[in-house]
Formats: sequence, C-alpha cells, structure tokens
Amino acid sequence: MAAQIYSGEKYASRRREISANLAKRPEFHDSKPLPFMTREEKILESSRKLTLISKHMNEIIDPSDKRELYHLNCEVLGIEGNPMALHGDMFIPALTAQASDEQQEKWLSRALRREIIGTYAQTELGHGTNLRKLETIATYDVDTQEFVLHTPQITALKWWPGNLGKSSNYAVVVALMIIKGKNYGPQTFMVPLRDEKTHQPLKGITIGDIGPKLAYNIVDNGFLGFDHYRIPRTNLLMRHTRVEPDGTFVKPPHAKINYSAMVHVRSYMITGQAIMLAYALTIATRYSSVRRQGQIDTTQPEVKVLEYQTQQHRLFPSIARAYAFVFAGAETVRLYERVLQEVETGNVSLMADLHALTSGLKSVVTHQTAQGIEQARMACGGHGYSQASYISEIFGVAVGGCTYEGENLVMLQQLARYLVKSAGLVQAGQSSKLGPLVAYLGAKSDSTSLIDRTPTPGFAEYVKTFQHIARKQTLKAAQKLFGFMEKGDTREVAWNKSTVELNRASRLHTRLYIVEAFVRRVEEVADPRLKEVLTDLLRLHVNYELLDVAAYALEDGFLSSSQLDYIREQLYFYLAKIRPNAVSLVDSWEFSDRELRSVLGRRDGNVYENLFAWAKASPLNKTDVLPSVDKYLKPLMESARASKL
Ligand SMILES: CC/C=C\C/C=C\C/C=C/C/C=C\CCCCC(=O)SCCNC(=O)CCNC(=O)[C@H](O)C(C)(C)COP(=O)(O)OP(=O)(O)OC[C@H]1O[C@@H](n2cnc3c(N)ncnc32)[C@H](O)[C@@H]1OP(=O)(O)O
Ligand SMILES: Cc1cc2nc3c(=O)[nH]c(=O)nc-3n(C[C@H](O)[C@H](O)[C@H](O)COP(=O)(O)OP(=O)(O)OC[C@H]3O[C@@H](n4cnc5c(N)ncnc54)[C@H](O)[C@@H]3O)c2cc1C
Repeated sequence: MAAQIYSGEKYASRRREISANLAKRPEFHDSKPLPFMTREEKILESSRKLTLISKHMNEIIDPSDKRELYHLNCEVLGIEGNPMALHGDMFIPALTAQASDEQQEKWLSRALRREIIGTYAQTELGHGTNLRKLETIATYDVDTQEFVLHTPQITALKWWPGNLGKSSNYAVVVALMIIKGKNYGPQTFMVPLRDEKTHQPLKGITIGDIGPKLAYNIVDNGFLGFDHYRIPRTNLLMRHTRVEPDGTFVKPPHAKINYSAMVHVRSYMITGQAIMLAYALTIATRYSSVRRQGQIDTTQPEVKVLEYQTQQHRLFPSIARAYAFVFAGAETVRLYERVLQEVETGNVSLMADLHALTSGLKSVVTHQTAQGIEQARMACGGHGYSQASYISEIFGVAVGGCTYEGENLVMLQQLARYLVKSAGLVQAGQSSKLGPLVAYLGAKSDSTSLIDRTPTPGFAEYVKTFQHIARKQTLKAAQKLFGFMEKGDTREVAWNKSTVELNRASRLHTRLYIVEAFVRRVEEVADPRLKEVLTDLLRLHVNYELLDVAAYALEDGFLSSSQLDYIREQLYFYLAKIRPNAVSLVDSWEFSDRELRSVLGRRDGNVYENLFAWAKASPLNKTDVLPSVDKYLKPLMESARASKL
C-alpha cells in the first residue's frame, strides 16, 4: 500500500531506507520535544540539524531527488519549518523557471550548493492578493543601467515572506517595474539583502522578523523595506522577460509567466497537505484503537472508541480524503513538471489549465485538510488538546495553506474564471473546443442518476452524478453572471454579485476532479488484495462526498430521496467494512515516530506510559515549587490567611 501512496515501490522503499539510516544517527534527532522549546531554541535546534543535513546529505539521500529530500526534511526538521524552507520551496524554483542561463550560472548554482540562502519576497503589509497593486517599485535608471528599489510608504513594506527576517541573505523580490514613467506590472528581481560575510543588512535595507504566528514558528517570516536601493539591470530575472540597456521592454510569451514560483508551490503543496492530514489521522486512529471507554454491549468490557460508528464517521472519510489528495497531488506534480518543460520550448498553452486546476485543488484540499485535522484532534478527546498529541501544531501548519499561495476564496475565483469561459463555449455551441478537464461541461446529462437503479459494479454512476452537479452549478452560476451583465452591470460588478455561486461551482468541479483522480488510481492497481481495500475506501469516499453535496442533486430531482437513503446505507456499510483495516490504512503511510513527533500516536501504543513520561519531562516539573508561587501565590495566600485572623 505504501507503494500506492508514494507512487511506486522505488520511492516507498527509499523512504524506508532513509528512515532506517536516520534511526541509527541520534545527532539527527530532536534533542528534546519541540513543544518544550522556546521559539529561539527551536530555531537554533533546526539550524543545527539543517547544517548536519547539508554536511551528510549525500550519505543518506540522492540530493537530486526532490522526494527523498522532502522525506529527509520531514524526518529531521519536521513541519514547523526551518531556516531554509523558502530557499527550497520558492527561491530555487523561481531561479529555475525565471532566471536566464547566465543568471542561473551565477546564482542558481550557488543556491543549490547552499553558498547563499534565499527567499521569495512578494507580499506586502498592504497587499498580498492583488499583485497588480503592490507598492514596492523598481524604477529603471537608464544612465546607470540600474533598477532603484524603493518602499514609498509603510504599506509597501514586504511582509510575510518566509525566512526573510533573519536567515536569508538574498531574495527574489517582486516589485512593480517602472521604465520611463510606464508601469510594467509586477516583475521579479534577484536582490542581495545582507553582507555575505557578516550577514549584516546592506545599506538601504530595513529587515526583521514579523513575530510569532499561529504555528510554523521556526520560520522567520519577515519584513523588508528599501530606501532607494540600487541593483544592476541584469538582476531582473530574464529567462522570459527582458529589459535592454536602453530601457526597451521585451514581453514574455505569457503575461503570468512570472507567477511560476507560486504555481510550483500550489502544485506540490497538495501532497504536503495530504501528508499532514495523514499524520493527524495516524495519531487519532492509533489512539482510538487503544483508548477504551464505554460499552456497546453492557455485558461486555469497555470497547475501543474506534468501535463507535460516530468515531468511524469522524475519521474514516478523512482517511479516504488523504488517499484521494495524495493521488491528486501526484497528478498535479506531473502536470507542473510537464508544463515547466513545455514553457522551456516556448509552449505556454497548458499554463491556464495548470493554474485553474491548482487554484481549485489548493483551496479545496487545504480547507478539507484543516477540517479533517481538527476532527482528528477532537477524536482524541482531552489528550488531543495536549501538545503531546502534536495535532494542534499539525493543524496550525496545515491551515496556513488556506491563506498562503493565494487566499482560498480568491483562488476559487481564478478557477471560476476558467469555468465561466468554458460555460461560454458550451452556451455558444462550441463544446468541442473544451479542454479535457472541462469536457464534461459540454456533455448531455441523463435526466436522473442511475445509482441504485442499475447493477454497475464500477464508479461510473457516481462520477456521472458528480459531473451532473458540477455542470449544473457551473452553467447556473455563469448564467447568473451573464444575466447581471445583460441587465447593465459591468463585468466586475456582475462578478462580485455572483462570486458565492461561482466559488460553489469551483468547489464542485474540484471535488469531481478529486473523485476522478481516486478512480483513475484504483483502476490501475493490479494486486487484488490492495485493489479490494482501496475500492472499499473509494466507495466510502464517493458516498460520503455525494451525501455532502446531495442538495444540488435533490433540487432538480437528479437524485431521489430513496437513492439518498441507499447512499447513506452504503456509507454506513463501508464504515463498518473498513474498520478492521483502519489502523493498517494509516500505518501504510509508514511514518516513523520521529517524523510524527506525537506522544499519543506512537507505534508502540503505550499511550498512558508515554503520556506520563512526557508530563514528567515538562520543564515545569523540574522543581516542586515554582518561583511564581514563591513570589506571588504564597504571599497572596499568606495575606489572605492573615486578614482572616
Ligand atoms: C516532494 C514535495 C512534496 C510536498 C511539498 C509540500 C509542501 C510544499 C510547500 C510548502 C509550503 C511552504 C511554505 C509556503 C510559502 C508560501 C509562500 C507564499 O505565500 S508566496 C505569495 C503567494 N501569493 C499569492 O498567491 C498571491 C495570490 N494572488 C495571485 O496569484 C494573483 O494576484 C491573482 C489572484 C491570480 C490575480 O492576478 P492578476 O491580477 O495578475 O490577474 P487577473 O486576475 O487579472 O487574471 C488575468 C489572467 O491571468 C490568469 N492567471 C493569473 N495567474 C496565473 C498563473 N499563475 N498562470 C496562468 N494564468 C494566470 C488569470 O486566470 C486570468 O486569466 P483569464 O481569465 O483572463 O484568461
Ligand atoms: C504561513 C504564511 C507564509 C507565507 N509566506 C509567504 C512568503 O514566503 N512570501 C510571500 O510573498 N508571502 C507569503 N505569505 C503571504 C500570503 O501569500 C498572503 O497572506 C496571501 O496570499 C493572502 O493575501 P492577503 O494577506 O493580502 O489577504 P487579503 O487579500 O487581504 O485577504 C483578506 C480577505 O479578503 C478577501 N479578498 C481579498 N481579495 C478579494 C477579492 N478579489 N475577491 C473576494 N475576496 C477577496 C479574502 O478572501 C480574505 O477573506 C505567507 C502567509 C502565511 C500565512
């Protein structure tokens, strides 16, 4: 099953080898539990481990393999980030996609050797979503052939970029490019921030950390201001866009080609989110198979809480989602790598499809992942609330994904733009022009679903039902938009009046895509035992997801209430059928205890012994009487006693 999750036996067994290798190297392990460390201690500890990784990487992984590096990072550094997180996630991808060969020779090679540390500085105090209104300006000075970076007011300060505050000495900075008074929109520049020897900020640079956050606190998200800070013309990233010495602007083949680092993260983060969801579910499912509370049959002993149907309903649909997301994530990574190669040859035709797909997936997957992790926390009762479970940290890190790389409700609208265009083609009788991701919009719907009406063993009737729902909502929302425009609203005003409905269409389209990705993967499985278990999980998934959106199919009679009853019964049937495999389904992700960092979710199942040992290790328990008691509580109680006398 691990080979299914990790897209092949090769990587699944490499993961095992890497974990086994690390198990023998205590210097790579956390020196104490992360929840007992201050932020400063965590950053120091993470930097220590990062340095070890850099030194010994070649002994443990193939450094050219991104997935091996990702696994090494998960095991050793963990999810709370590290001082070079953005270096790998965005700085290197930005240089790879946007720097010219010459620039890559100069900077990418140094970045890959870790001679310099970089980040991606785009968001500002006043603007994150609306990139066209960023306020940092890069004005071209023809005389000196330099760009002058400047922060004209406080809202123009770069704010949020990861590892900008303290760790990075370079950044790919996004600024509005002004040449001879003309605004050429957001462009990307390679900018030195700190002296390479002393690490002191360079003259003209104001820089620092923005302070603690909900989670992800090992990362020094930072602020950055420029005071008429000059960089050479050749620091504009020039793979696709160019500015000649005389200030002539050479347009790229696609207007949004500079957004590639964002698309990179959106493509990869689907897998990252699936893994964080699977972390939380591993912890909660293992714990639920140890925790005994209450009885189902009063003549029998107390049961494991995993026997309760409510507990299964709380956890198993999310287990199915984690599998669905990892399968969909593998597809987005393949598409991203393909588009990256095609762009190299000048073919930008798939950029819009990739952008639409990843915008929708990013939004739906992060939202459902956060929901699933929070349910996993509650499934652990009181112990879920303790940081010993580590689920609160997993939640905090994962939920950041709802905001970064484009706020979810904004990114759903990006997909909606694509859907509306497709709906326009359908309306104009040009369905043959629809791309493969939206071809179903042009198909004719049956009048009713055949779920429970026809003995089809596969998933075709479910897929058709999801397609019907997504098609109906897309065409309806587009119609609403066109209707407002026909009545005289501008497109922008009409758009704003339709966005709740448009975003619903985007979610339904994305949920259909996720179901289809799951079906595609299960159909490929050859081993009959694995196929049976995955088919059960997929059955659970389609029934659960369909119930969740059933209102759309009930309102036009596509599904009847008796079909709904059938879907519910199927859901309950598969909850029970999956129960014996539940622990194996989470164990199949093969997370080591080191990687999970959860006292509650350890493989040995010794929950109570482990919790007690953890509590005893708490720094508060080093002494029996705390200084706060000596200083305040004792005098308080003493004076209360004295006044009574
Ligand atoms: C092996 C490894 C496995 C797992 C790895 C796990 C985890 C990975 C990562 C971990 C994450 C760690 C850290 C996270 C760091 C987070 C970093 C950041 O947050 S960086 C900052 C991100 N900022 C944003 O995302 C800003 C969001 N805003 C935008 O993107 C844009 O402003 C906008 C909303 C898209 C609008 O842009 P704009 O105003 O320029 O464009 P229009 O709306 O007018 O649209 C015009 C036209 O262009 C199309 N378009 C927009 N973007 C793109 C694109 N990228 N590609 C292609 N086309 C694009 C748009 O759809 C319109 O098309 P039209 O309808 O006109 O055809
Ligand atoms: C953990 C974390 C790490 C980050 N790392 C980086 C980084 O490395 N580099 C970097 O540059 N940035 C980074 N960011 C910033 C991040 O990318 C932005 O915060 C994000 O893109 C959202 O933008 P915003 O903050 O401007 O939100 P806003 O746009 O202000 O959103 C506020 C509200 O307004 C709504 N809204 C905004 N515009 C519209 C619209 N057009 N239509 C409808 N509703 C709208 C949103 O839906 C939301 O409800 C990070 C953020 C976080 C939380």
